[in-house]
Amino acid sequence: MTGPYGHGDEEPFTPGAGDGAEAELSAASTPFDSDVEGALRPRNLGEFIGQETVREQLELVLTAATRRGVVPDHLLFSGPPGLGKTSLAMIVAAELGGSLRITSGPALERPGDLAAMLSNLIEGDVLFIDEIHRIARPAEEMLYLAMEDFRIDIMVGKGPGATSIPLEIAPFTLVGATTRSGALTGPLRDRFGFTAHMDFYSDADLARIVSRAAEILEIPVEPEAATEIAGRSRGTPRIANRLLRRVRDYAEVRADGRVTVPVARAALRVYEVDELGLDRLDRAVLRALLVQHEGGPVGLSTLAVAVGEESSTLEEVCEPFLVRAGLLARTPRGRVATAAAWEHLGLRRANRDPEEPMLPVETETGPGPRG
Ligand SMILES: Nc1ncnc2c1ncn2[C@@H]1O[C@H](COP(=O)(O)OP(=O)(O)OP(=O)(O)O)[C@@H](O)[C@H]1O
Repeated sequence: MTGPYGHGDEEPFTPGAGDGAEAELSAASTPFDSDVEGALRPRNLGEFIGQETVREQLELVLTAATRRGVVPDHLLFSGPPGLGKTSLAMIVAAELGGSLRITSGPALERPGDLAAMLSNLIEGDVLFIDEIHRIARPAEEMLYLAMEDFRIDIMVGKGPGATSIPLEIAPFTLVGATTRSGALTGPLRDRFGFTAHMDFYSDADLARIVSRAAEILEIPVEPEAATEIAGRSRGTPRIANRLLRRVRDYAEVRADGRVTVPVARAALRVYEVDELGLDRLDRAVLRALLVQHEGGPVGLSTLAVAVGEESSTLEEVCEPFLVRAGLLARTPRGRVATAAAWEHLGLRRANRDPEEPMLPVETETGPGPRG
């Protein structure tokens, strides 16, 4: 392991001062499993698989700014977790040859936290704010001026005697990431010069991501097995990489180390990932919806209580995939299961007798496939 990516010769990120709200990208402070996650991150746009439109647009933005010798516009990446927003931020810094400073919206509670970070930037640095929709209002207002004029106003003192001292900061590029772009305020959204919406990946792109990861981690994976893993990865590279690592465990412990289709299937059965990629929580959500609430409509918070999870987890992690897989629909009256959901869990609606409550019953084929 040689750097943040663990398998490269270069160290694209330079060290700098940090405080509690900031994470400098180094082996010591990287928030990821540095041995594996770091090793698998694409290091440049060429290595970034899929998301062709985003890649092309971003390449144009970066190349044009570099040619003009200016710092690129601020960039906003939105989309569900694990699709590569952090990886793209790292790539932006690497392509620009600047340092990457990482923080997150919830860490920027006080404007002072943000001021400390901004005043430490040097020209061409990239400031990455993950979950930027969760930034506190005072820090957000400080960000407006910083993004627009590369300036912040530091308040000195309190009450009527308080004065503000303007402080110039170095031109930088802000990269914001959000899973909920709709939660961003208008003024903040408007200050980004480029917004990319990251979409779920196709199975073909995920299979390429699995094969690339297998190569880096030196795992012998048959192409068909890569496709099998990809198909259960919910359109998400992070999940694809995670499933690959679990399948590798199984292949090494229960087989001869090679990942074939039967090995991948057997491994994923152990980890309760079914052939659509649903895990235990997804199925619990569907089951609660079907069995306890007769297929809905039911409110998200009621479902969350039924499965013992936070509403936000259901909304941000389970729901986007269940909707995309055609198993759940959002309606103004609440969440509703589709016919495919009944089928997938091997349940069917009991014929409605006006005297009887509507209950699902198990079909002859049992409780649905589990992969
Ligand atoms: N396009 C891609 N090509 C290859 N690997 C990718 C790609 N996108 C993501 N990955 C892999 O998926 C992992 C997760 O990506 P990343 O952390 O960038 O996602 P994210 O959208 O920032 O998620 P979160 O918002 O939850 O942090 C990375 O470690 C990387 O290995």
